[in-house]
Amino acid sequence: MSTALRVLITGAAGQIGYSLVLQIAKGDVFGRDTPIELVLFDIPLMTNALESIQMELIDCALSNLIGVEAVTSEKEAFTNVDFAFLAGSMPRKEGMERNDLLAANVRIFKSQGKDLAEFAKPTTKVLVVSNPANTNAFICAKYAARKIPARNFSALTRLDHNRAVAQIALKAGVTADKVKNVIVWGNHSNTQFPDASHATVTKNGVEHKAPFAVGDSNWIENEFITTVRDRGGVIIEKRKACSAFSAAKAACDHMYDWITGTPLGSFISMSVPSDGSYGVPEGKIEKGMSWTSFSGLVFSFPGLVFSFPVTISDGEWTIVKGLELNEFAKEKIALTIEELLNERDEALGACEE
Ligand SMILES: NC(=O)c1ccc[n+]([C@@H]2O[C@H](COP(=O)([O-])OP(=O)(O)OC[C@H]3O[C@@H](n4cnc5c(N)ncnc54)[C@H](O)[C@@H]3O)[C@@H](O)[C@H]2O)c1
Ligand SMILES: O=C(O)C[C@H](O)C(=O)O
Repeated sequence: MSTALRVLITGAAGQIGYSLVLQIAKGDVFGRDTPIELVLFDIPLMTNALESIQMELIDCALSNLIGVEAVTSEKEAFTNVDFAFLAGSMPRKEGMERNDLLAANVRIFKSQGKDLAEFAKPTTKVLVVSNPANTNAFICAKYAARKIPARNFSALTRLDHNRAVAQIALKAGVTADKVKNVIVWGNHSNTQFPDASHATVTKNGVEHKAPFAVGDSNWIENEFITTVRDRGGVIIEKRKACSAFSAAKAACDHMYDWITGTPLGSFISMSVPSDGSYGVPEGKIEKGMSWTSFSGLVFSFPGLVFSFPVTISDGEWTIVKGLELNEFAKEKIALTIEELLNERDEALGACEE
């Protein structure tokens, strides 16, 4: 068997896919010297586009890229996968409501959760990019639970995290690497809570609390939050399409950190199944009736997939516990929990239909 890492990208013929494949192929996630096999998956209608991307990747003449497959069948796509970037989904069409989109997309993730359980390795690490990312990841984890632990599933809020870091850096007049411990709490939607109160900024060699470094606490509680929260919508308005290369770069940052870890004293934002921290509903495993035809007597329900501050070591994330939250933060977190609970219930309903 090949020792190369098998890396799946779904929606590979889409906009994010087009940026993501090159960043991964040239080593931004797994390193320039790590052999990888890329599996590009999309719907049959996109076969020509997939094949053209496969040709371009071959034409990059990358020595670590052992193979590139362009596939449109789930079995070929998910077999023996080590890492999965799930960016395939139905785009919103004219006249579609948010609920229609949620229903269509969570059904894709129900099916892909089952595919992961059937064909992928039990150690697979999964990043869901497609919106509604947190709820898609929840559904995917639920339907893969007979084989893959919920903690191997995550959703992308790293783009929001990177946006928050960049805004603080701009305001404080430093480069982005001088800002750490920003938190994006909750859903990848406009109920998210970008929180700078635990962040620090290093200026002229001295580390300061972010509110002090930017010198404007009103900005931290108002404009900072709305700028980060609304960024995706503003880009859609201007570009008539959603963020693509910044989302692909964030997906690479997310997976890179998951593999290589966070530096001592630093945390990043990652959407992961809740363990009950900060009052976010956790998962359950109970003996009883099964919820799929696969799972025998075990009832397994992941926690809400929620963006938390996490540290990572040896490929395992841990939610940072015990951060102090003021009333303002508690209120914002409660709102995003409520939205995710509603999305979860709608998604479960759509998956049962
Ligand atoms: N989490 C984030 O930070 C973030 C940021 C930007 C975009 N997004 C989301 O990422 C997703 C992809 O965005 P995009 O701009 O690349 O969209 P896109 O429409 O350009 O590409 C989506 C691709 O998915 C494919 N697809 C459709 N159904 C599929 C299925 N069942 N299986 C596999 N592939 C399927 C489509 O054919 C298309 O090629 C969207 O849901 C978007 O909202 C998330
Ligand atoms: O697709 C969207 O709604 C926005 C996108 O998720 C983004 O954050 O750029």
